[in-house]
Amino acid sequence: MQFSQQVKSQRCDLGASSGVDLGAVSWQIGSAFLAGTLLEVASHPKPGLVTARSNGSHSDMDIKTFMVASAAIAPCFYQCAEVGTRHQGSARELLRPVREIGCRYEGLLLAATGGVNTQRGFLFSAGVLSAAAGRLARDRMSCDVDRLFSTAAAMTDGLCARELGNGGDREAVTAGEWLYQRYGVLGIRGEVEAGFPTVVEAGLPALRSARSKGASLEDALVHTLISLMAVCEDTTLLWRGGFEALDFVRSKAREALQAGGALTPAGMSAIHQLDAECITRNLSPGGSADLLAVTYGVDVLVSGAPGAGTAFAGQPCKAGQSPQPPRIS
Ligand SMILES: CC(C)(COP(=O)(O)OP(=O)(O)OC[C@H]1O[C@@H](n2cnc3c(N)ncnc32)[C@H](O[C@H]2O[C@H](COP(=O)(O)OP(=O)(O)OP(=O)(O)O)[C@@H](O)[C@H]2O)[C@@H]1O)[C@@H](O)C(=O)NCCC(=O)NCCS
Ligand SMILES: Nc1ncnc2[nH]cnc12
Repeated sequence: MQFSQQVKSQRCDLGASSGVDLGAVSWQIGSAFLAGTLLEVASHPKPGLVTARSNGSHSDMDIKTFMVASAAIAPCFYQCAEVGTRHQGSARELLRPVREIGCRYEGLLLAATGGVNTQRGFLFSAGVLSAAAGRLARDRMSCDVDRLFSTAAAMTDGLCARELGNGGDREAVTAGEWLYQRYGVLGIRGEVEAGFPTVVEAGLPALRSARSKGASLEDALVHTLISLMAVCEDTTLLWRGGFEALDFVRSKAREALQAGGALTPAGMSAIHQLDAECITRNLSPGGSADLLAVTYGVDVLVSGAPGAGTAFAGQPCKAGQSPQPPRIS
């Protein structure tokens, strides 16, 4: 079976068993994605990106910026999941209330960071996915990759045409709109509307393969990021350096993977080298970083792996026991 097929076959009964408290499930969903973004930014090395030990190619943000931003947006994922557990309309109709929540928290994110755009793409992706997971729990359906991403795709069906295609004749407001008009790329909207193909085909297989080989969580996350960078059409790279920058980063990421990625000394050396080159060129694959955080959160949800400190609602911890958070070292 193709590895990506194996990925799709894993599932977890978020709310499938009867009598599960959907409020608790919403917290569990939100916690999975919060863990994803916190573990993403903490991991090191990440070419051009902020880590616990480097500001990467950013003069306007560091790990503390991400901490306050994550604290500001954390409730968003719980609220989006909770809306998903209650919403009675179609998946497509679910996007509107989720978008209202997301836009409110985008404002809170920017207020928390003094206007710095740390995680807009992740806020959008994880908000949609949290609502999608909540909807599956409402229907007592087990949460697997296929159902989760197809629900997200159904929620955002037509989004690119509505927000990018028809907007072609008006002045671009955001980076994504400008890049669509300039290069025809769809950015995060295209990734979500297509059902997160980059996460299915690159992110989840890389994370699970690295963990199965005994890599530490941090090395597995770095390895997953490089796997995402090798294929992601990252508009933050396009924004900063056009297709020359995007092609450079993707080819260097592929070279690092051929040397073993974060799982071998040669591969890790190539990753450190790419980090230095991204900083020299002021390049930052923020889109791939977002997808890394999404990959981790989805893995926690569908495989039942304990997220950082979260327990699955369906498996209450015994008194005195606490879930073992994943080793980051
Ligand atoms: C729906 C929106 C989020 C779309 O926003 P926009 O029109 O701007 O579209 P994009 O620019 O295409 O994407 C926005 C961010 O998404 C990330 N991203 C880009 N490409 C991809 C991809 N292929 N896959 C996944 N994610 C992608 C990326 O975000 C990350 O990078 C940012 C940090 O990098 P940096 O270079 O520092 O960015 P800037 O500060 O902007 O540039 P500089 O000035 O520093 O050079 C950071 O955002 C990361 O997250 C793209 O930036 C939006 O329009 C929207 O509607 N938002 C409201 C929220 C919402 O709808 N929520 C609903 C559910 S809650
Ligand atoms: N670690 C990171 N550094 C820079 N931009 C990001 N966007 C999301 N995560 C990021």
